[in-house]
Amino acid sequence: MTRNESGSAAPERIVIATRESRLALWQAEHVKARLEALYPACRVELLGMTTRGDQILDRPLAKVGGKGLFVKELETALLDGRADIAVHSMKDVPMEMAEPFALPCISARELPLDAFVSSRYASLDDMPPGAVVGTSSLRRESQLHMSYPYLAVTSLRGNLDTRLRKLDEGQYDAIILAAAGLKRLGLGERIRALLPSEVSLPAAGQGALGIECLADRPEVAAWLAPLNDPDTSACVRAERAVARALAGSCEVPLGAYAEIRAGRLWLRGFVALPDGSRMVRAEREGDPAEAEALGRALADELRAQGAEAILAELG
Ligand SMILES: NCc1[nH]cc(CCC(=O)O)c1CC(=O)O
Repeated sequence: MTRNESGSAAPERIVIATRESRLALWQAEHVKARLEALYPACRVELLGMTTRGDQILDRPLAKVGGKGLFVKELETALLDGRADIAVHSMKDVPMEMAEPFALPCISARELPLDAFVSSRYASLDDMPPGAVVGTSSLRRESQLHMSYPYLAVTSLRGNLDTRLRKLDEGQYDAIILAAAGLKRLGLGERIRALLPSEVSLPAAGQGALGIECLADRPEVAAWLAPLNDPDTSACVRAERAVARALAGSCEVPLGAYAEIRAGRLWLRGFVALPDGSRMVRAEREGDPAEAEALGRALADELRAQGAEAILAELG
């Protein structure tokens, strides 16, 4: 039997549960290719599934149950033993994981910023008053209102291809999407401008892939260990700690974004009302080894500045 670096037996077969959107399939194929390179004798297979989040397309996510909609079916496949791992955009993974599940691996992050996509305008700064920007995220909406109060922000749902089609049909003058998703799908040329983090602070986990397995399968976690990126993992754990401490499971206009600079973790966060009329921001720097404590401390600071009142108003 062959042994990998962590001493556990090399896998013979790994089944990856994945959503069937083009982005999810790209992400699962990406992890498949990396696992095949690590374990040449291993058969890596995809198990494609449709989730509730993919089916409900006519209502804003915040109104239909939030992020959990995208992972539940995949987790059921892990519990049933139909799959060994599930690949997720970390942005779509609920802040609280249920007992039997673990996220042992977060791979190196792509461009984490939001992107401006339009065929009419080169950037948000070029848009005239009343021009229509589509986004389905309360985080993007609140920040757009804050920096560009004269633009009209309207709801936009669907997977990436659907959103781009709605833009191309003329329903919007511009839309905001995660740059990472566009680049993964080979649509990087649709990006007219990147929104700096000062204008649109990314969501917790944006641009990072996470791999989930059952907590009681340490051998699976060991197979995944070489794909884990310690810097990205520290950043995303800090970001998720902010979101967990403030929002729990409800949908709130909240951003949390961390970067490693000169070996230190620099974390920023905000909470706002969707219309941008109120916003509190904070930032903090510390040891990446204390990522989650930093996230909680940042959440406390946001609370001290009035986040509680904003959250209360959101109900
Ligand atoms: N909410 C859906 C979603 N989940 C992950 C990404 C993009 C890729 C990523 O952030 O890893 C997107 C699309 C978007 O927000 O434009």
